[in-house]
Amino acid sequence: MAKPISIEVWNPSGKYRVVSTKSMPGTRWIRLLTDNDCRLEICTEAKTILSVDDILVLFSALKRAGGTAFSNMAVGYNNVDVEAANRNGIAVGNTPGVLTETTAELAASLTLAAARRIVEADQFMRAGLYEGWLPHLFVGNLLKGQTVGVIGAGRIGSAYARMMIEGFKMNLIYYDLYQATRLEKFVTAYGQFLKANGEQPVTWKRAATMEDVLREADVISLHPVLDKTTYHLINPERLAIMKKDAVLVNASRGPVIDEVALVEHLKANPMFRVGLDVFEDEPYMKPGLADMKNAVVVPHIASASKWTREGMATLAALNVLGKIKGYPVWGNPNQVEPFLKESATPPPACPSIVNGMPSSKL
Ligand SMILES: NC(=O)C1=CN([C@@H]2O[C@H](COP(=O)(O)OP(=O)(O)OC[C@H]3O[C@@H](n4cnc5c(N)ncnc54)[C@H](O)[C@@H]3O)[C@@H](O)[C@H]2O)C=CC1
Ligand SMILES: O=C(O)C(=O)CO
Repeated sequence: MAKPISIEVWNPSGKYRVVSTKSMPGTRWIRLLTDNDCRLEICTEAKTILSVDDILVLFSALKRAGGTAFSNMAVGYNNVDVEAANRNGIAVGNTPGVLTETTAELAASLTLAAARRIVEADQFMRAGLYEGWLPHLFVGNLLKGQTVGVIGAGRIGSAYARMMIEGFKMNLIYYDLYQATRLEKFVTAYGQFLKANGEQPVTWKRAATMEDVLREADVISLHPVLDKTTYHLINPERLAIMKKDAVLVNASRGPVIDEVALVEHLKANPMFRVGLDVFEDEPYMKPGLADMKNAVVVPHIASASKWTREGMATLAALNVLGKIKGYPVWGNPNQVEPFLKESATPPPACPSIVNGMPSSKL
């Protein structure tokens, strides 16, 4: 017999049953549910990461139980079979916007850590190897005036681009299926500001192909969704056209990079550096990656700030609650701030439902 899983129950007599597969940060999300007649069951097992297949099983169980909604505590939902959710009449929620700046900040941190060899230098220092200042010690790359390449200039890609442009006066080249008009306007205006102050203006370019970005950029950060078009977007051929001392950052999804090919490239090109938050076979790294000094690796922490994680929990809970209440879907998933005001009652809407199922169908 399967071992029973441990759960914590809030408001046991609540009319609507909501299950959280993990304990989530903060308490507002719990309050919002229990104040609205929900019985909340939180799975307290230390490790409950659901695979795509687990979520499929969950959908049919949800349907059998008369359930109507599932929400990821994440903006990315490549782990969810949305077609299967549709077949089971289940609304799928996600948590856009609240993590945009936090994720971009981590991508910027990885960029700096890789470009300036922070982790290597830290390890060297702790190992007691420092004997005094030397002209060649941990020489890295200057970002100012270089070109930052962004692949996937959506919410996070654009926020990252702005940080690198405004912070380090980098020029921009980007590739996306859509034009990033607001980002382009920002760079133009910032360039004019710099020029008016007697400084070299920054510039932008929308690349016709991804290869143009890879060839031209000194730093490349990946921010697309993961789907069939972006799987192994960085492959051996594309690595080969990048500058030998480029910095590549990935805080999107691991399979966007062919990680085996990346390890080979890192071995062959010691001046090439990467900053990775995500991995092809999480929680594992491909063989050899952990030994590469020119790789900075962190465990999928890009959205890990207290405010952000609490906000993600709130949005995920409100997606589910909104479906229970029969609320409409919020019109603009890029502007979710009204749901995040700690002291205010959230709007009567589901913050973000990706399969846009009308409440009446559920
Ligand atoms: N590492 C982490 O903890 C986090 C990772 N993410 C990942 O970042 C992704 C992006 O998030 P947002 O910026 O909020 O989404 P978004 O939807 O605003 O941006 C994604 C962009 O990718 C572009 N895109 C799609 N297919 C493309 C292709 N073939 N080539 C180039 N561009 C393409 C889209 O047009 C869009 O502009 C999420 O889907 C998620 O996988 C998001 C948050 C945290
Ligand atoms: O939001 C996402 O997509 C994540 O990966 C976790 O923040």
